[in-house]
Amino acid sequence: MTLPSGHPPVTPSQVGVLLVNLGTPDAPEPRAVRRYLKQFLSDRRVVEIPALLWQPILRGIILTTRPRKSARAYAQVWTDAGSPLAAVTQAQAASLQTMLGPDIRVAHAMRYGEPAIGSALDVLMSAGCRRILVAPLYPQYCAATTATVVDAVGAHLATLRWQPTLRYLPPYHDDPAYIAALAASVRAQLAALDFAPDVLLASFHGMPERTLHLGDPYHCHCQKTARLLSEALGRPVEVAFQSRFGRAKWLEPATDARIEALGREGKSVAVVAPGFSADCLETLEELAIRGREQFVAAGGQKFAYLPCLNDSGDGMTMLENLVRRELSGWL
Ligand SMILES: C=CC1=C(C)c2cc3[nH]c(cc4nc(cc5[nH]c(cc1n2)c(C)c5CCC(=O)O)C(CCC(=O)O)=C4C)c(C)c3C=C
Ligand SMILES: [Fe+2]
Ligand SMILES: [Fe+2]
Repeated sequence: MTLPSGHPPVTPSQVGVLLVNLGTPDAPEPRAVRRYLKQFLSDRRVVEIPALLWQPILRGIILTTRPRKSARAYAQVWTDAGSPLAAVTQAQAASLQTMLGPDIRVAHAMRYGEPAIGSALDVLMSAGCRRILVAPLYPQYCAATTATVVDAVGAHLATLRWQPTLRYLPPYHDDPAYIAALAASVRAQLAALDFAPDVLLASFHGMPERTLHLGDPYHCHCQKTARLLSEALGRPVEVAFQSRFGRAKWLEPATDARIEALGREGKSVAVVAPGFSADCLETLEELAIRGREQFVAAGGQKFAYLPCLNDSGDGMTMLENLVRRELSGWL
């Protein structure tokens, strides 16, 4: 009997891994940024204001002003390989594929923009993957990041007759492999500086404070990562939250306010961003460029931004360990 056209291959069954990050515009231009922001900021998990109220604000104000400003920021960090977040995520997937070998198929996707989660799942299934591990690359769980990946996967699965079997990589904010990779990376980068910073500032992406009171574990996950990193390094690690958006009260202290105060106090500072698995606009422009400018304008002299784990040896070994552990029983 021949299979109907469009039927996925029945053999051989392969295991797939789908790395997912937030997403980024296709170009550092207002039109592309607008398209990206429209999809991102229309997600009800990201902006938890009733759509009837929020959509007019989004379309009438935010999407008419922010894309131009954000495009200028993107242009400052854009690379020959595209947006840093896209380039790094792609490099992580390629490197993980090499580490895991041909029996496991690795793909990557972006929650907003391209490659979309649905098309990446289709690619894995066409390659024969009936079991797929979805790995949202957010160490700290947050409804606005982790949960929305699961929503998008579920929305795609809802369109399929023959669904794959799924597993999800749990949040890894306190996983010894993650803490060890972070500590090794920070230790090596501090040793390469020409100064010993008075303060090591761990800057996490902010969230509306309300989400903490509603039970989102994100704030606690960030605090625990910083405490474990501090214990591993044997030195204090200060926590701050960056990238405030909108008028609501966000988690505090704010990174920009702390950087400015430390500059005023004449302290030397190294900033690390443990919540980002890849360097992106929020780290390269907001911390490494703007953060340094704010620090110097406040009178500070010695400032360093320490890059994320990205596709470094430390970062990839961690990812391989996390993924292999979740795949046990499937191979
Ligand atoms: C790592 C965790 C992240 C959380 C939590 C998060 C929450 C969150 N973000 C916004 C608004 C924006 N974020 C933007 C960029 C951005 N955010 C994250 C990660 C988290 N966001 C990343 C990795 C990036 C970088 C993307 C890139 O292309 O490099 C932006 C877009 C840029 C800009 O215009 O400033 C917005 C807007 C909200 C509202 C929110 C939680 C409620
Ligand atoms: Fe964000
Ligand atoms: Fe930002």
